[in-house]
Parts: sequence; structure tokens; C-alpha cells
Amino acid sequence: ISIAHSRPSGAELPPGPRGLPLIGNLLQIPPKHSWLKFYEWSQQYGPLYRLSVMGRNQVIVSTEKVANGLLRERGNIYSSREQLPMAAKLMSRDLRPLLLPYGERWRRGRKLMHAMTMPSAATSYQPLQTSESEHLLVDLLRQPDQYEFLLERYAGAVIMRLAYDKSYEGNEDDVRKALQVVHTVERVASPGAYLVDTFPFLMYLPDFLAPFKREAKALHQFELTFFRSMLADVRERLSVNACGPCFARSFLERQDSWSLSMDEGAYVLGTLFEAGSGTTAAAMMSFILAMLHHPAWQTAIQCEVDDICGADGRLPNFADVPQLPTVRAVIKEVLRWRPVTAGGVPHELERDDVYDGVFLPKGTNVHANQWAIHRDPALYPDPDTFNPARWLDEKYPTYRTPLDRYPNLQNSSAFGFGRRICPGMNIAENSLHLLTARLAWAVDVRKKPGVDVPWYNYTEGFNVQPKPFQFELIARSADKRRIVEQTWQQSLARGPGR
Ligand code: HEM
Repeated sequence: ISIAHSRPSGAELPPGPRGLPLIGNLLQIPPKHSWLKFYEWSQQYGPLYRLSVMGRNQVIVSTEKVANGLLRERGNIYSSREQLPMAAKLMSRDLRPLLLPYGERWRRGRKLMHAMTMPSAATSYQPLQTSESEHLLVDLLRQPDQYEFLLERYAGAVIMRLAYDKSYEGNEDDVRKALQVVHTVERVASPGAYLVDTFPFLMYLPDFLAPFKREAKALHQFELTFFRSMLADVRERLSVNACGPCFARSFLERQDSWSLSMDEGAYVLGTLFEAGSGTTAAAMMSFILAMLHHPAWQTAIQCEVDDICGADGRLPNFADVPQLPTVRAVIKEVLRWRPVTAGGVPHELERDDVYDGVFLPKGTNVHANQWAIHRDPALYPDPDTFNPARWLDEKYPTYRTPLDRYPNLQNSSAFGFGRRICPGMNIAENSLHLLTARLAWAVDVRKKPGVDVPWYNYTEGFNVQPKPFQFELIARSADKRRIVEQTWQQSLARGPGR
């Protein structure tokens, strides 16, 4: 009724599949990997179509043009988040920046995030990413079957040092707790994980009738205690001059100027950890998967890196990245082919709007479906094929020069859109470029004889990664192995700050 009242004349709601009374399209949306179904529907209903779920408008966007047209160009009204009762309210108690509505608290937190992750700051973290990558390489060669843990450890260790100036060694328990929080958010915020998200009136049940409320309380307590203890630890080290530069230190030293309470600050820092560790690791797992299926591209990046660093010369560094367009194209294509946030993180619309003659009511949840956006044939011919050449060859619409700068991950839709775009993009880009180059130089990954590697067997949730798969990972030569070992020993000898 409210839609009928406020719709401007001539503007229609977007098209979409017909649903049932009251529940709308609820039963037609698959509980896992919904982006695949959304992609299928986009072929029938176009780049902007509508679903209704329990009376809530869900609009699915399937091209970059429409996503930018709404989420970036009209960012003043398309930058909020739906307040999911379980994840945003009961578990995060309005403190988790990723889930906060567009408003004052989010803005203050985002300012802090921005200061710590902007390009000039991200460049200063490169030595730390370099030394963690050495740890990763040496252990991958020793225990390749531990690749999931080691990639997560890399990403977790980088953020642990950036956020709290703590190394992984000796603080394994903190990293374990942080990863536990990451996995919990992924699970709790997944669409359909809790009935209360579909039927918000369940929020008003008394605690003794609502086990999910008790669970949320315990989860909140766990993460708040953990985030606070990490901050308290930095404050203690600061008081005895034993804390190096880190996000938490910058926050504590200038807390007034950020206008954030202790708990708000603790959550901003904790969120950087949770948003930055699983995602970076997931992208690297998809990179390995891509190399198993496309060995010719592995050979191409190996040759490119060897040309610059010498077949048995030295490990590639950040300074080499401008000269490695194929390496950059491969990782960019990985994020296109297997986006980490495949369905996108939805943005909520705060006011009625009309876009291209289509009416979008206030409260609409806009899903920029990366799976579909990355398969728009006008931009990505033959979209299901993993083809890094689309970033390197002028015959493709996505080719851009100069090649010492492009391709890069700036403004890649894999990092979202508009005012909520991933603030960690520069840090992630640096990690992904360095790791791809270093893996290409040091190791060969290949399928195990007779063992099948699935093309798309991914976890569920809003950030996805390939479920464990088997493969061989070996040093490309004895010399390379020796150099990897030696580099790590030198890094260790430099001490904890390395
Ligand atoms: C491959 C790695 C990564 C991918 C693919 C990725 C992707 C994304 C996406 C799609 C969003 C949602 C954007 C939107 O709403 O339109 C997001 C948000 C976010 N990301 Fe990342 N991210 C990555 C790494 C990182 C890193 C390394 C950090 C931190 C250092 C980080 C911190 C965040 C935060 C704090 C948000 C929430 C922003 C907000 O709601 O205002 N991410 N990311």
C-alpha cells in the first residue's frame, strides 16, 4: 500500500519473478549460493530487477553501470545497511561498522578506517607484508596441505601487526580468537541463518523463549571482551614505551580527535581484522584453484617474474610490481572469476527514488550481485572463461594502458561500490600482488595425478572460498627453495618487528 501511495506517476517497480502472497519470493531463493540463481534471473529480467521477501523489497543489480549509477552516483541515499536483528542488533549491539546504518556513528568510524588504510598509509605497511609473505612461503613449502591455515595466518598476522603491533608468534591465541570472531560473523550474518531475520517480531520474545537471544548475548560478550582486551594491551605497552606504530596506538593517542568511545574504537579495529583476513586468504585460495585449472597462465606469470628477478636470482618485491602486468592481470581475473563477496554486501536505500524510469521505494535492499556483474558479456566477452588476457590485450573492452599501472584493483567491483566501498582495498591489493608474484617465482602448483579438483565447490556465507581441495605444491628448483629458506631466516634474525 505504501508503495502504491508514494510511487510517482509513470514510474513502475522493477520487473521480477512472481512470488507468493505475503512471503513473496522467499521459497524461490536458494539458501546457499543465491548469486547463481540471481544471475540466472538477470538473464530474464535484466540488469535491475526486484524480489520481495516477507514484504521487503530486494533489488538485484547485475551490471557495473547500474551499480555505479545507484550506489556511487547517488551514494547520499544508497549507503545504508539493513538492520538484521541477529547480526547487527543482538550480536553487534550497533557497534560493528560493516553493519552500521549510514549515519553519524558509521561516519566517525569510517574516518578512522580511512586514515589507516588510505594509499599513503598502505604503502608504509609494505615491509610488514613482505616479511609475513616470507613466513608464508617457507611454511607452504614445508606443509603444503596446510595451505588454508597458512593463508589465513598470513592475512591475520598482517592485520594483527597493523592494528595492534602484535606479531603472530607468541600471540597465536589472539589470532585464533580473532579468526573465531570472523567465522562467527560470517555465519550469523548469512541470509536465512536465523529465523528472527525473516520474522523480526521474534525480537520481542522474552529471553527464556528465545535461545537465539541468549546465543547473541554470549557472542557479543565474547567479541567485546576480546576487542577491549586487545586495546587494553596496547595501552599497557604504550605506558611503558613498548608499543610500535599501529592503528590502535594512533586511535588511543588521539582518541578525542576521532570522537569515538572506547568501545566504538575497539569495534572499528576489530572489524578491520575481521573484514580483512578471511577475504584476502579466500582470494589467494581461488588463485591456487585457477592455476590448477589453467597451468598455462601459471607458466606465463612464472616467466614474467623470472625475467625481472632472475630464474634463481631473488624473490620479487613491491618495487617489481609495476613491471609485472601479467601477475596483476591474473589476480584481477581471479577476483572477477571467483569473487569473494560473490553476492555483494547489500546497501539499503534511505529515500524513495526513481532510476531510469523505475521506482525504488525507501527501504529497498540493493544487492550488487558481483557474480552477475563480473559476467556481463558486454564488458567481459566469454565471461565464464578464466582469461587474464582481457586485461592485457587491446582487443578486449577492459584493456587499459599504461601497463605499468593497469591492470590494478582500484575501483574493481570486487571491492564494492560508493561510500561503503572496501576501505582495505589498498592493503588487500598490496598483499595480493606481492603474494601472487612471490608464489609464481618460488613454487609450482599442480593437480595430483588422478585427483579431481572441482571448478566450483565453495563455502556458504557472504564471503566465500573454495572448500579444501588437493594439489601438489613444490619448489620450482632447489635454488629457489634455498633462497626462500634463507630469506625467512634473515627476516627472523631481524627480530619481532622485522
Ligand atoms: C581480497 C580482499 C578483500 C575483498 C574482496 C573485500 C571486499 C569487500 C566488499 C565487497 C565490501 C563491501 C563494500 C560495499 O558495501 O559496497 C567490503 C567492506 C569492508 N572491507 Fe573489505 N575486502 C577485502 C579486504 C579487506 C581488508 C584487507 C580490509 C582491512 C584492512 C577490509 C576492510 C573492510 C571493511 C572495514 C569494510 C566495511 C566498510 C563499510 O561498511 O563501511 N577489507 N570489503
